[in-house]
Amino acid sequence: MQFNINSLAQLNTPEFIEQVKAKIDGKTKPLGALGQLEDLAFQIALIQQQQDIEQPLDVTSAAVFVFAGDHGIAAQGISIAPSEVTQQMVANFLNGGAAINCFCAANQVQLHVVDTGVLTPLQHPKKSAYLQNGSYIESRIAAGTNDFSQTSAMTIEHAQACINQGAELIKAYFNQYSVIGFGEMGIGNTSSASALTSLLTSQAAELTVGHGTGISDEQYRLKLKLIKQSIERVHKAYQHKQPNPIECLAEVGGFEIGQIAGAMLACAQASKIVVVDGFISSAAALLACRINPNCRDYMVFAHKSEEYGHKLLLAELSAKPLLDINMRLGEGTGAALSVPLIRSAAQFYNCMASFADAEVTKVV
Ligand SMILES: Cc1cc2ncn([C@H]3O[C@H](COP(=O)(O)O)[C@@H](O)[C@H]3O)c2cc1C
Ligand SMILES: O=C(O)c1cccnc1
Repeated sequence: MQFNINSLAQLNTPEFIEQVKAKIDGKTKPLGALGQLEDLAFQIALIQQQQDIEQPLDVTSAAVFVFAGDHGIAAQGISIAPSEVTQQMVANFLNGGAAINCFCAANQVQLHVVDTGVLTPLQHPKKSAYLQNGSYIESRIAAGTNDFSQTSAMTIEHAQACINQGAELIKAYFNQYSVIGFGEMGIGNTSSASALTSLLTSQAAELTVGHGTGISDEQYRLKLKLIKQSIERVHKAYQHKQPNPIECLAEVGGFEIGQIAGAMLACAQASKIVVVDGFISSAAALLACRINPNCRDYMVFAHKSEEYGHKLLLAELSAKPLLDINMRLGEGTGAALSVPLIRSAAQFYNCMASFADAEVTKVV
């Protein structure tokens, strides 16, 4: 699938960009006093207004999509939990009992759960009702990936299918939401996200691997060893040439990571605000940016995860997240928490008086 995404500089003229800056600077406050909220309002205006300064920013309707998938590498004991927990947590999301449910409810954010390849398909008494109302979406590629420390996580065809299916499924929601956040659930997926980050950036595993859900130091050493082993395997297979992004996804990725990347690309193409959650979502965001760099302009980074490799990922994406509150959960929790900040940025941009309107003496 090809994505036709304009950068924000392509979408807006330099004159319009100056107009947006002047509008923000003209509000009744000292210059720059709203900090990152000003950058956020600026970005949203360029995404949404597209040359029409009178058009109000619209960020009322927001959703988080949690993409779930299992990982063969989990069998190596590199997480605190076994793979079954992925499916159990999917049921927890549907029953309303997880952290992401609480944060969505607290912040008027809709939640959708996507099965991209959980080991065993969900058994739930209300499954067909959830499928019908769209709170649960089946977009399965296979029953979990292969253990990528031993062999490719998936075929190239499956990697391509991840991008296509993610892009396809999210389109059905474009008329409902202007803000779309991305979260994930998949035991073992910090391993996949770390290996993918190493492959995409050519950085050593020591810089991308962390303690995930909170593994012991012994488990960490095993995780690092397996990820290093997988990177060597890929380098050998590609004869030390850089694999392309789809090949990286096929070698060490996950079905949920690939579908998130595809959905992010489709969202950018449709001028949606893409909210990136923590470490794993950011690895998917980097993959999306390697496929089409212009999608970076549509991304808002919700929070800085405690997961060690997130620092490198954020630097690679030149991203400064909105929140830094020591979280390391995933599920889209950071994305849901950032929605009130996004709404506040749009509100000040739309409604705050200018010095001229309020007859306040302009400060310089
Ligand atoms: C009960 C539970 C709920 C979670 N919710 C998110 N994750 C997070 O932890 C997993 C990644 O960490 P690792 O690579 O160490 O397995 C992902 O499922 C992620 O969403 C959870 C993990 C657990 C155990
Ligand atoms: O930041 C994340 O996305 C994260 C960190 C640890 C475990 N699961 C998710």
